[in-house]
Amino acid sequence: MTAIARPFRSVLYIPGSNARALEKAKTLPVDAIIFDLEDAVAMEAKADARALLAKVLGEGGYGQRFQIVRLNGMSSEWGADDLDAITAIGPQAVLLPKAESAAEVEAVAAKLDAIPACADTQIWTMMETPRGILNAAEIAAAPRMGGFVMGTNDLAKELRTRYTRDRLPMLTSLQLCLLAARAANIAIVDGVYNAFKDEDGLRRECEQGCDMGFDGKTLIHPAQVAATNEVFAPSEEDIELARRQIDAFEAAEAEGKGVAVVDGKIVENLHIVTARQTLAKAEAIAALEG
Ligand SMILES: CC(C)(COP(=O)(O)OP(=O)(O)OC[C@H]1O[C@@H](n2cnc3c(N)ncnc32)[C@H](O)[C@@H]1OP(=O)(O)O)[C@@H](O)C(=O)NCCC(=O)NCCSC(=O)C[C@H](O)C(=O)O
Ligand SMILES: [Mg+2]
Repeated sequence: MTAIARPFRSVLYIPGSNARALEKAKTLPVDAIIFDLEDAVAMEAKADARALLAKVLGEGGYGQRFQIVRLNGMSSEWGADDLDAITAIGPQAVLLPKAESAAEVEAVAAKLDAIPACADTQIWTMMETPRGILNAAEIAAAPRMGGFVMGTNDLAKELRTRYTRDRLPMLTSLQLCLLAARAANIAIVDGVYNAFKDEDGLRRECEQGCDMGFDGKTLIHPAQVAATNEVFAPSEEDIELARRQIDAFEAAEAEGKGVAVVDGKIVENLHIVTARQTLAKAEAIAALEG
């Protein structure tokens, strides 16, 4: 599966220092996991977390869940050691925090190029600083890029925005990153919803992210998984409509027409592309869950 065809509805952060959570994640129905060595790990625990994570990932057991390791920044005192330890196990993806330029991605890509175990390793970047957001297009187009993760907590801090229900202060940044991700055909997942016991609030933010075009959402707690998987999956109605659009369009084409009408709305070739994407996504989710 390419990054774009693979579902990324639910992407769960797990602190790399939390052995119990690392074990629990093997049983959770998430599409992807971010194993975190950065902000969820205290400074004094960085070295132990790195060693624990390298061991746990080397042992496996995460099935089809896509595995992403968030490293400390390459300019921090831990970044280079993180990269060495994690690339030794040939990870599916490494996630660079607070990315601000294509050059940062290129530097890590050059290191991965020299490691045979990392031939297929993707690079993902946290989009969470003003400079990073303004350079989103060049970052998305850099080598090995597989996806963007919105870091809405850091971004709120940097922009000095308030947290509002409609996320209006955040929308320009979210949409700039969406534009860049879609232009480069990489995945993009929304930021976390901090109030992890507030399911209504989470659902509202998932609906907003899904409407905007995000592939999924990053999560901090297992209680957030079910609602997120549900909102970011095509519904039964979406699937049924997609099938009817395809049938109607094929029938119209057979009569030499380029337009069909379904439920009082026109259906043209471009809508069929979306309808086929909906069916492909539903199939990919079924394959993942099967
Ligand atoms: C928020 C938490 C600290 C809460 O932890 P806890 O009090 O242990 O929760 P529970 O007792 O309700 O947990 C129930 C069971 O679930 C397991 N658990 C909890 N969280 C996770 C998880 N993330 N992954 C897997 N499993 C998890 C517990 O171990 C319990 O298991 P069991 O005992 O077997 O039943 C905690 O949820 C947590 O640490 N969450 C992750 C926080 C994190 O990763 N933060 C960093 C990422 S957010 C960020 O940095 C975003 C970005 O950079 C930005 O700028 O926005
Ligand atoms: Mg952050």
